[in-house]
Amino acid sequence: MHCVAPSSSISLKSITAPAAVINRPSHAKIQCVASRFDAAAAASNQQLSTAAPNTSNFALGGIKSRSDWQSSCAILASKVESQQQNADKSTGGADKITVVNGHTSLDLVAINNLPKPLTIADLSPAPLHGSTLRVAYQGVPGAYSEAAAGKAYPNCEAIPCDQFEVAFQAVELWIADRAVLPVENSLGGSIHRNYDLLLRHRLHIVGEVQLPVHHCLLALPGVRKEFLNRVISHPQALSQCEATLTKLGLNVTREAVDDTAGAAEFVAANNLRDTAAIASARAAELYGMNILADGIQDDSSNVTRFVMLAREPIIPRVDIPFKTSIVFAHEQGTSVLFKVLSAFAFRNISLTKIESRPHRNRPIRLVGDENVGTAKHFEYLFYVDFEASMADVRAQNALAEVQEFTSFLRVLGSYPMDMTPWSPSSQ
Ligand SMILES: O=C(O)C(=O)C[C@]1(C(=O)O)C=C[C@@H](O)C=C1
Repeated sequence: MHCVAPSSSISLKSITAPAAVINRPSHAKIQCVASRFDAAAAASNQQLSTAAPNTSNFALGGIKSRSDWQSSCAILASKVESQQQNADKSTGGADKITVVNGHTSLDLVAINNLPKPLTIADLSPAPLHGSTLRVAYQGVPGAYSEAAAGKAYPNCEAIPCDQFEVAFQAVELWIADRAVLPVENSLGGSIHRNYDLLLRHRLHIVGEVQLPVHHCLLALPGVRKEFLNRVISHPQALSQCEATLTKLGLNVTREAVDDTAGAAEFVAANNLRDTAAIASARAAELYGMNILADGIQDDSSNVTRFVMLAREPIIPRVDIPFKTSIVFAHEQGTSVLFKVLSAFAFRNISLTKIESRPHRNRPIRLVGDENVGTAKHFEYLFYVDFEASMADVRAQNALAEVQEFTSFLRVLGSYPMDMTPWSPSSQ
């Protein structure tokens, strides 16, 4: 996996692109994004984009990718123009061919120089042929999300983003081909922010990876536990180590920051000798920190589940274990939830996850006089993962039934299950 240096991490401010590139209906957050590439975006984009095509590839036979194709067209066009100017000079333009409808054609191009027609492969969304898959993740190098990106796509170019939302946008704006984002942890539970973002954005879940998460307590070289009065990390990491921090007898305040590796980077950059970070051993190595305590997660089998997101869904299969993620909302009444769940139960489809989130658009509704006693109630969205592929007729029938009971239903993705066995890791 190739890593992009922390300084090039993408931020919301720097993600700006022509509005026309946004391939989905606009929503509030995206609308505030400026409709041009600003200097920062141009700089990071330059760093993130694949290397400029070698000019030798511009020979028409050497076209390997869409970008080569576009460059070839540009070069061909300028060649035609200059040849035409030369020809015009020598012949006064008399050798032009007039076609039947009266329009004048270009000069004839030698037959072996004709551009090849675009094929379906040239239009395939991602990865571009011959180029590395670009995978957006939240955090800086050394974050667990970077490790998850490497597990999901071993030879990818991992692109750090400063917020989850930026990782979504990076894919939507074609700066990245995929995003890899955490959705739940065995100790800390669901990462709700990403559930909300899955709904707000139009990306598809195309895979999942489970990553054993092994936390270390990091401090600057020479710093001992007794010197510490603060521990900083990602809120999930702090909660995953809560009991162990207490057991270590540290008299510290705990502060949340954007990501684990970012915490290590912050301590190192500011030479903080009273502050430790909870992060990975890789972060210790990257930012020149010492490991004061190793494996400080409260449970040795601490694991985080990440999903891979893409602009296009994958074609579901039935020959390997698949999972499908859906989100639905229903009008009032608890019996609907029971009916939905039974649609799966009757077909022997196992659910692996159910999560409810308050419905953001209509969060609270006052109940009328006839229902005296209940002041307010919330409306909910339900996220369900089940063990079946959308190519499986049982899943199709179950969803057809669910659709009847619900006012809103969306399939977030149907994707291969991560079946890799894992054990308490030393990562
Ligand atoms: O901060 C990181 O290193 C992350 O990759 C984020 C994150 C998370 O959001 O849950 C990922 C895995 C761990 O559970 C802790 C933190």
